[in-house]
Amino acid sequence: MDPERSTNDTTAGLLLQLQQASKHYTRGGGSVQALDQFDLELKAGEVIGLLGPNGSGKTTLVKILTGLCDADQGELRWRKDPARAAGQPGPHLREIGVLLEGRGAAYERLTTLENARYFCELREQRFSLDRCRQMADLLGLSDLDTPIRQLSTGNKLRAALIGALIHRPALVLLDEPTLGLDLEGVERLHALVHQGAAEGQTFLIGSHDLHFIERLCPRIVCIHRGRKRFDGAREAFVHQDYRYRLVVRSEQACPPPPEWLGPRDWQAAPGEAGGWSLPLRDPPEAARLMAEWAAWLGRCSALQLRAIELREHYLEHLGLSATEASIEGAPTP
Ligand SMILES: Nc1ncnc2c1ncn2[C@@H]1O[C@H](COP(=O)(O)OP(=O)(O)OP(=O)(O)O)[C@@H](O)[C@H]1O
Repeated sequence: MDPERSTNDTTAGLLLQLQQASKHYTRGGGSVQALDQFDLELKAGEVIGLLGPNGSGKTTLVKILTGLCDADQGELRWRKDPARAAGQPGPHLREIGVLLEGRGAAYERLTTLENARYFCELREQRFSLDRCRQMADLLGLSDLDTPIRQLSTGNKLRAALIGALIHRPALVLLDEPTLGLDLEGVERLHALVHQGAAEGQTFLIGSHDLHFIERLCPRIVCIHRGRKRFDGAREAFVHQDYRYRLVVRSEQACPPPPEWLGPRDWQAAPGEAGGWSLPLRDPPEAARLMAEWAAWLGRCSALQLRAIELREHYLEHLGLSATEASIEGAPTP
């Protein structure tokens, strides 16, 4: 047996390693710590969900992994070797596909096909029309010959996904890939990721859509104020109690929920004039309660209901405060 690949070798299949990466930006005369001693290891074929509130550092992390910005300190390794040589990003960039902030790098005047061919050849890979058509079929994009600028928002995203994946990258970084996608598009994106992972591609997917990430990603990384706060199996993440909060908002005092909804931990909703909130474990339970409760509240004639919402609540269960979650607009002098 190859001693390099013994069962104790935790680096087997290791694609990328980021060690102790920190990044700050200068803004308004102050400094914003966007990433703080961040470690990350990605292996071939993994599908990882990257969760975190606005301004937590997700895009900065993706930019560092793609060489679009430099970390102030820390090391990036690609297949165990340093990813930079002589200060320049290395050839590993050809093996990466990226979608940033829900957008690809598509040229608006070119068609989906022309963009795909261009980006494939830019990465020095042979362009395959068959692969391009297969990807378009999988994503539900029927027209490859219309300039990008004439496509709908969802189809622009589909075209961008083709451009990002056409060269069969070993690592695919998708930042907000569901922005502007309809439900069918989201399902098709699932299929695309599943197929890629089955072929050995690694996906790191940053999103605010907790449900999308939970369904798709066996591993979840959570970032908060530039620091890694959770990195583990979806099951460990999902089984944290009460990740959602059902909130009723009304103009005036809302009657307490009726007993027949079951003995539950209802709480007066903080910051609401007459609302109630209930911590919940999973969306189906929330949907059922929401429907029953809404029907009952609808019969309370004097009540002016403003909204019934299902809020994601996972940060609190990682011991983090949602209200302090964003580092946006909070530069430290
Ligand atoms: N070019 C920049 N100059 C100054 N500050 C920046 C710059 N880019 C990002 N930041 C700040 O760094 C922090 C992290 O931003 P980043 O975009 O990485 O977060 P994010 O998790 O991707 O946010 P979102 O979910 O809103 O996209 C934020 O406070 C942001 O304002």
